[in-house]
Amino acid sequence: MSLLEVDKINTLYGDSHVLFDLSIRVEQGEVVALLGRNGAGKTTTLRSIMGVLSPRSGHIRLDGKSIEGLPPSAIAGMGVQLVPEERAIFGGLTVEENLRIAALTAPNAWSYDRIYDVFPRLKERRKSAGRTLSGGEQQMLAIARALIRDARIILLDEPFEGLAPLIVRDLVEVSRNLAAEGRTMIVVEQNVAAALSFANRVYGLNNGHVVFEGTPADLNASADLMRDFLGVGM
Ligand SMILES: Nc1ncnc2c1ncn2[C@@H]1O[C@H](COP(=O)(O)OP(=O)(O)OP(=O)(O)O)[C@@H](O)[C@H]1O
Repeated sequence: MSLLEVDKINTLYGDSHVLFDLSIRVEQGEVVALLGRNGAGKTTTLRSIMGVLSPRSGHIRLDGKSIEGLPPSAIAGMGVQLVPEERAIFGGLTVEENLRIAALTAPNAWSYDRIYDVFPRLKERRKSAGRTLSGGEQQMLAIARALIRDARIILLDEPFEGLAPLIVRDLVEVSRNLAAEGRTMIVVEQNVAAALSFANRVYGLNNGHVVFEGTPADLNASADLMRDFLGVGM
């Protein structure tokens, strides 16, 4: 049984049908990349998993139990943690206060030291207000808030967006280490090379449909897929 199974969901915004019988699965310890052009439906897929949007039909199962239709707070309580594109950290609170709030309702919260082992930079900045952090530090904090809750599965929405190449390199390194430790993640990313460097499996989305499923090596070998559905190498 897969840890997470999205089974033929159809998700709409009002009358606008965005996801069509979309199915993906994520195994325990796996990093799955969702790739596709702007508007392909990647963020909508994450929002559907998180319960921010309710699919009109289809099922979403965590450990085999249906979670579609549950509120986001209940789904978060089951260990599914969304790291949204806008990061949504509290600018007026310090790094440590942001972490404390995230840990509050988590039964198996990590210690700060465990978080700082993953992100030494956050230890240096622990007394700094969120709003004074660089983009890369904010992204580290956003991921750290999911980790401190001992997330079973982390949904990363465009974690590298708007960050300088050197910062992306550091975050890719952290992501690789988390993957190597067996953390389960779904990563949505426009930076295809960065995502493929730590994903085990890839789904390609186009117009709300899954158009590809395979390994990063399979995708890299297909110039047509890269060009037609991801716009890479044009
Ligand atoms: N709040 C909304 N109301 C109506 N339509 C929306 C809304 N959010 C997204 N859409 C539409 O749903 C489709 C899928 O959007 P989605 O954000 O899931 O794509 P994406 O693959 O994540 O792309 P991006 O990289 O641009 O975020 C697009 O056509 C988009 O215009």
